[in-house]
Amino acid sequence: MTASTEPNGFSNHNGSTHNSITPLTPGLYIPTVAFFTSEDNIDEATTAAHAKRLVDAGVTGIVTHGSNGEAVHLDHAERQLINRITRSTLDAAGKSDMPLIVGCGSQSTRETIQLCREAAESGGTHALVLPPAYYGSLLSTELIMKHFRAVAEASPIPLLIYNFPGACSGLDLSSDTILALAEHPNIVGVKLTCGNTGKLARVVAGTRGTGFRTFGGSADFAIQTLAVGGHGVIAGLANVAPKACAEVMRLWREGKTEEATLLQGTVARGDWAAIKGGFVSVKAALNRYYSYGGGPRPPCAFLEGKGLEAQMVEFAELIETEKKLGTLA
Ligand SMILES: N[C@@H](CC=O)C(=O)O
Repeated sequence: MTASTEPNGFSNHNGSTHNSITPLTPGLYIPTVAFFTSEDNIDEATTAAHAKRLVDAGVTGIVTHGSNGEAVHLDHAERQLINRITRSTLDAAGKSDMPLIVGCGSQSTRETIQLCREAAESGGTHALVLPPAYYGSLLSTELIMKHFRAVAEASPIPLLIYNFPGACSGLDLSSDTILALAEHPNIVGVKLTCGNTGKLARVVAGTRGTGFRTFGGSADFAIQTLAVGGHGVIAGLANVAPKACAEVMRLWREGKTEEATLLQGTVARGDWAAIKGGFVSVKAALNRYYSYGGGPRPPCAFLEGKGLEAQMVEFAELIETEKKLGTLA
């Protein structure tokens, strides 16, 4: 890798071969859910209050428009509004150096670049980019790499690759592809929601010393991520249990492996509810256990009756644990 290339005038910091105006500190990143009023507009007050609650819980960074954030239900103006509210909430809390990663994946290279530019204009520090998958059967690995590199060249903010086969019709980027893309100085990290910890270990090993960040893409494999040198997790479950998710990593880093493993079990059981029920279940848990959240945008809808009760019971153990934890530094 070379440290000299500087697309769009961005300089490489900290002797790293990767662009990073706002450093991506290792830790817990939370892809926030989106909030709507009863008139189906963005609920600005709750967007701000939720971000503040997560900051107060001690998170490392926030992600807007991830899979939990209903990005595909939002128009461009709504996305920017949420970014602006989140950014100003972080700034008002004295966290102007906190990363704000913005989901920017789209089906065309053109619109993905546009989303990256709008993310930067509205306070985002990094863009999280899913591979385009709608025409996946027509796209070779070569074309997908061309897409990421073109976006990286044009984006004013650095990119993280988002590998989530479940949201991309099974399209699963290999460690070879990710490592090849990681050579671009404006591609600075990856979120691996594929859950493939072998791939995670290969990406960490192949990017060691470059500043590239490899994040586990769900709370249920935080320890596994850290054990192979990964840099933390970007975890939707942390909308409802930020302290427990952060605590697993703290315990592990402090060498309290038995305690960490026990808590990881509780977190993984809670995450199973969130994985099966997706962002809708996370919102339902926010409503049930924190008395805010509102509903998902149609056509998505909460479960009802016994189905909803069973889903909430699956979160209960984790929420009880969360409520016993104090504020984390
Ligand atoms: N389980 C994932 C879903 C999307 O990546 C998460 O926790 O964010």
